[in-house]
Amino acid sequence: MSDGPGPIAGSVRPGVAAGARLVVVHPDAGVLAEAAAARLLTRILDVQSVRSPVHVVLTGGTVGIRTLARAAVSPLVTAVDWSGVHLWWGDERFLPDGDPDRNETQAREALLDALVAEQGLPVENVHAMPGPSAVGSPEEGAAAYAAELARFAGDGVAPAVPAFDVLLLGMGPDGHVASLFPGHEGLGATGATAGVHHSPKPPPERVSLTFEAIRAAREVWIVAAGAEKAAQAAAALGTATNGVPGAVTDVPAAGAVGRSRTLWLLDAAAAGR
Ligand SMILES: O=C(O)[C@H](O)[C@@H](O)[C@H](O)[C@H](O)COP(=O)(O)O
Repeated sequence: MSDGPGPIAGSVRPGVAAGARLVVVHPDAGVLAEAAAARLLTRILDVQSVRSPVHVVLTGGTVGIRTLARAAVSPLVTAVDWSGVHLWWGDERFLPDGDPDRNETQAREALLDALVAEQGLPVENVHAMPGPSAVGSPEEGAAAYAAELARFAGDGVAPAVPAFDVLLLGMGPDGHVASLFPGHEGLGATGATAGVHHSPKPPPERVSLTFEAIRAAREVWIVAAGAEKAAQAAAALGTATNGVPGAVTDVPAAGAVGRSRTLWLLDAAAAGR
């Protein structure tokens, strides 16, 4: 009998911080990506019925990109008014423009190029994190992105970021989200963005939103698939952080909570089933 974490029940439980938390478990990674894509498009439609613009933060990683690819082929994609949507990133690998390993490159290929070409997404609404083609260091990239975020922030908001309607995050097997890794100095970064070095997940240099910026989101959605995520998903869901950054040193994903709601979208393997 394994003494590992027990299976995660898909249930609505009180949030550990500001908002409610919901765990939804799907049979496999393919269904998870399909469901996350439909949920994302539907959420954008719902938000557009009450306000504009809509701000969505994208993530890298296999599940994150697969979700975008499924959105690209969904009939719902034509229902969204993309002229009122702004797309951001939670983190970016500090690589030259067009590098196939950039989260931006993969997102453009999966969905964004089609949205610009066919669905009226303005090119200026795609806010990529700068890399070495534009700045000299991850810190410069972080500062430039913080300035871009501030352009869309409400007055007096700290950190100066838009009220993200949906902030998507993948989760690594070590519990990292964005480029915020266990025991890493980026965990305690303040402000909106941080330059990251010595990332345990290659490439070593990155730009990332901070937990302060992540927690400014109305909804945070963590999408994770695979048995290698089960231990950290269970640890994160069992960790009450109440928004205390230090509490997430070992399990960064525990600190990724939204102001209104935190969604954990898992496949059965990541839920320990
Ligand atoms: O730049 C990155 O690599 C991602 O932003 C990273 O945070 C990713 O989302 C997780 O590592 C999960 O990746 P997988 O879904 O591929 O496991």
